[in-house]
Amino acid sequence: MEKAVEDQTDQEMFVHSELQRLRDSIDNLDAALVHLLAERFKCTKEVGRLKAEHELPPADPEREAAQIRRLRALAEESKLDPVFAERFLNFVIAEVVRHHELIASSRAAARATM
Ligand SMILES: C=C(O[C@@H]1C=C(C(=O)O)C=C[C@H]1O)C(=O)O
Repeated sequence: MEKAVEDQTDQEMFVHSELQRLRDSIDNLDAALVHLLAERFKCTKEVGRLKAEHELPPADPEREAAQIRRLRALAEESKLDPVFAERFLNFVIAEVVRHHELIASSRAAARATM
């Protein structure tokens, strides 16, 4: 095979195997993220039940602000964009609060029929 063609084939094989190696790690990390999020939602659903039973408000803005400060600092330490970390946490918290509101309204409806 001509040298230039051989070099190009080697380079293509290298790029292909690097891409595969990196994508394998991305797949593992994405799986870990899903598992971590699932565990977090298991905990927050318990918090939602506890709050609903004791008639506490679904959202706790002070706790949210503390979590955001903490996550931003961790992101900076890890060289992750803190704006992205804050947006991500806000997105997750909004879903948690939505769950808490649903739990609270179904508890209130159940109490009303008692
Ligand atoms: C989980 C809670 O409920 C809400 C969700 C939060 C979260 O997902 O981190 C934080 C505060 C609350 O608005 C809590 O009060 O701890």
